[in-house]
Amino acid sequence: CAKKAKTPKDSNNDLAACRMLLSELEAHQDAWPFLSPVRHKSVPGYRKVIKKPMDFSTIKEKLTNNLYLNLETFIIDVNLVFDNCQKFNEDDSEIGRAGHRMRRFFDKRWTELL
Ligand SMILES: Cc1ncccc1N[C@@H](C)c1ccc2c(c1)OCCO2
Repeated sequence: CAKKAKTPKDSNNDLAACRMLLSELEAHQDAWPFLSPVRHKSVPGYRKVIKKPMDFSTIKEKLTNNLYLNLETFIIDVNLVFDNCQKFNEDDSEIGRAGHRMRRFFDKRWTELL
């Protein structure tokens, strides 16, 4: 089917949706490992293993500086948070479990927007 033209209104709607989704992620009780950048000095090996670190505060900064083209590019960064978490943390660990719960929550919320 023909691609829907992106009007300024569409972009503003995407921006509002990103802001809403991010605030829900930040308010989630399992968000604690993801709220700010992982300090590689307190997490040995993190900088070597995780090539593209990402966290909710960095996403908020990028959103504020208008660095996301649309909802898709925003979702890519949110998924990067969860993919990094799965790569570095055992599934059966506090942080690993929090990551799975947050990913499930996020997938449910953004698909409800479609
Ligand atoms: C998402 C993630 N993946 C792997 C490692 C850490 C983290 N999160 C940091 C904030 C973090 C979460 C929990 C911590 C910690 C740092 O430093 C030591 C005490 O417990």
